[in-house]
Amino acid sequence: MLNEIKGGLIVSCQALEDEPLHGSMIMAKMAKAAKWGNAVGIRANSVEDIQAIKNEVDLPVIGIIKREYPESEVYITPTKAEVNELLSTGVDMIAIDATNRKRPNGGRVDQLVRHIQANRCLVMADISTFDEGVEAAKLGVDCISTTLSGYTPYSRQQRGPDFHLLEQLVRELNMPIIAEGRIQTPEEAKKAIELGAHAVVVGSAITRPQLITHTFAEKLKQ
Ligand SMILES: CC(=O)N[C@H](C=O)[C@@H](O)[C@H](O)[C@H](O)COP(=O)(O)O
Repeated sequence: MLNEIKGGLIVSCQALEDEPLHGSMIMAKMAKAAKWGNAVGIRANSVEDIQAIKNEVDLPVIGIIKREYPESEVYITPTKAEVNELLSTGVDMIAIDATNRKRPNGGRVDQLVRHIQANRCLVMADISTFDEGVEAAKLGVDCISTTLSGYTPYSRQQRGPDFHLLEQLVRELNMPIIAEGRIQTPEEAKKAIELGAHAVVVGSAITRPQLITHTFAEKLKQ
């Protein structure tokens, strides 16, 4: 799969319960649209959405389950329970939060990585800082994604993509680094590839029309 996605665009098709496009059928159509547009992969949340997407398109899928636990801020595939649900769908890769924050039920990132790989599935480590990337690399994950930069209180906070983190990871780690998070334009996606990203994940700018509409409407008010 990593060869298949090299240099390409992965579209994140996600709409949570509080979003207007929530629903597996709609996410499957989003994935179909992404395929028609030449995306090389899909990132998706929940067993229902992943199953619907896999029935609609034959692209590789990176699966996550967003679930909140009371005692932890980790919400992207936080525990073995979510990993097992994802494994049942036959996804090609599972993305997990690999930040060094406290995890629910005293779980550890290394245990999740081993469990996923033992089930012959690839692991994407969603990290927020360079140090977290180095830690994830040591655990033998299959790729690292800049997904959580700006979403942990201690990581770089900025409006656009974290190209600085991307460059640092590409320079220091000899493994596939995925650019993800706040990529808004084709030019930014291209820049990420030029900086050495293995592939680029774009979500909101393609699949969250309420946010796209907002950008247009706000511009007209200026
Ligand atoms: C921080 C977090 O929870 N990110 C989530 C991870 O799966 C998604 O909500 C994002 O849409 C995805 O990472 C793509 O990013 P963007 O939508 O900015 O292109």
